[in-house]
Amino acid sequence: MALWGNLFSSDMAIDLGTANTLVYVKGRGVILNEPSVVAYQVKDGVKKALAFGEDAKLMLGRTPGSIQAIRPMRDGVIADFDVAEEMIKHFIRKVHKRTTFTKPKIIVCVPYGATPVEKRAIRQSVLGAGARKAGLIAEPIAAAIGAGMPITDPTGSMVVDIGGGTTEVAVLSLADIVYARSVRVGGDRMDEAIISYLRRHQNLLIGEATAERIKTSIGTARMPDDGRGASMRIRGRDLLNGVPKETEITQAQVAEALAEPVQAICEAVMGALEATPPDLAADIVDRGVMLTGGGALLGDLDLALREQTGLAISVADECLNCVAIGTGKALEYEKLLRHAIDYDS
Ligand SMILES: Nc1ncnc2c1ncn2[C@@H]1O[C@H](COP(=O)(O)OP(=O)(O)OP(=O)(O)O)[C@@H](O)[C@H]1O
Repeated sequence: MALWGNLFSSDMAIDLGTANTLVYVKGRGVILNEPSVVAYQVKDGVKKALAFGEDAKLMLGRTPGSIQAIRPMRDGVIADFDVAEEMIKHFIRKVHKRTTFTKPKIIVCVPYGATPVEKRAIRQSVLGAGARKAGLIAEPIAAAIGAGMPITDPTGSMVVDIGGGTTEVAVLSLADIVYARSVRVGGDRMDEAIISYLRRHQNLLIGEATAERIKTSIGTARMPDDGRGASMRIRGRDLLNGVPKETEITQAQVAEALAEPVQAICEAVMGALEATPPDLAADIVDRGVMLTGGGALLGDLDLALREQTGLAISVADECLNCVAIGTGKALEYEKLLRHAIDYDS
């Protein structure tokens, strides 16, 4: 029976992220990780998808008039329903053809702050993409499971998941959310802050891809001790004369550019601590706070948060995969976590 179950089950967990989509297949782990980007052509008012994921991301900001490369997810939820459904279908097909023929059961994580309408849109997209059953799980629960936190214990744990579109701060106990808050600040806002800093201070216009490269290469949440830090060469367009220009940006400048989004993340954590019942707050003082999501990789963000909160801050192993792994574990241990998975709303 178990053998048949494994052969014919390709049940999946999907982390449908603003920046990246990850697919976990039951019994096999994460087997797809691609940017949440679709490139399509519009001809006579009809959209035709040309590329998905990695191939489409290469086209972002570089397409001719007839082709558009877009990110169907914004702020953690579906912004373009048709394109998102097409993208989910493509990724499911890519994974499914390597596994089995039956229609899969799929669990998808959703931001804690998602509205009923947004949740329905995600569920409909997954069913439209060929799932036989679609379940939803709150992103903070998935992140905490993926980070290996003991969320079923009767003690408080705090997880801060910093994604592309949102930062979700949650206090969990007995496998459920005691308090959670989702703020629309994440990696995208950091990229925008770098773009606007360079426009204001150096009259230089750069694209999103360059801003992300600056952030992931030398991005930092704290002013470097020497007041300058490392630097990198960047290229963009000079806004004064319109020609391409190459210049240098230092870590100190990036820290200045990122001060606002970093502060917003710190405030979300402080707000959650203030709203946490005292006994659970005491547990968090003992255990510290776990950071997950790609934004947790920002240089010295853990130190900046430690300075502001006075708490021990850890960055999860595999923080970019935590939510997908956690959603996958919820699928594997569905009986244990049944109440955390929503098949109906
Ligand atoms: N080394 C790094 N430093 C800073 N940011 C990083 C680093 N590596 C990745 N990121 C950022 O992490 C973000 C993606 O993280 P993640 O994949 O967890 O988000 P997501 O799940 O797609 O988004 P969301 O949870 O908002 O839907 C991107 O904005 C990316 O630029």
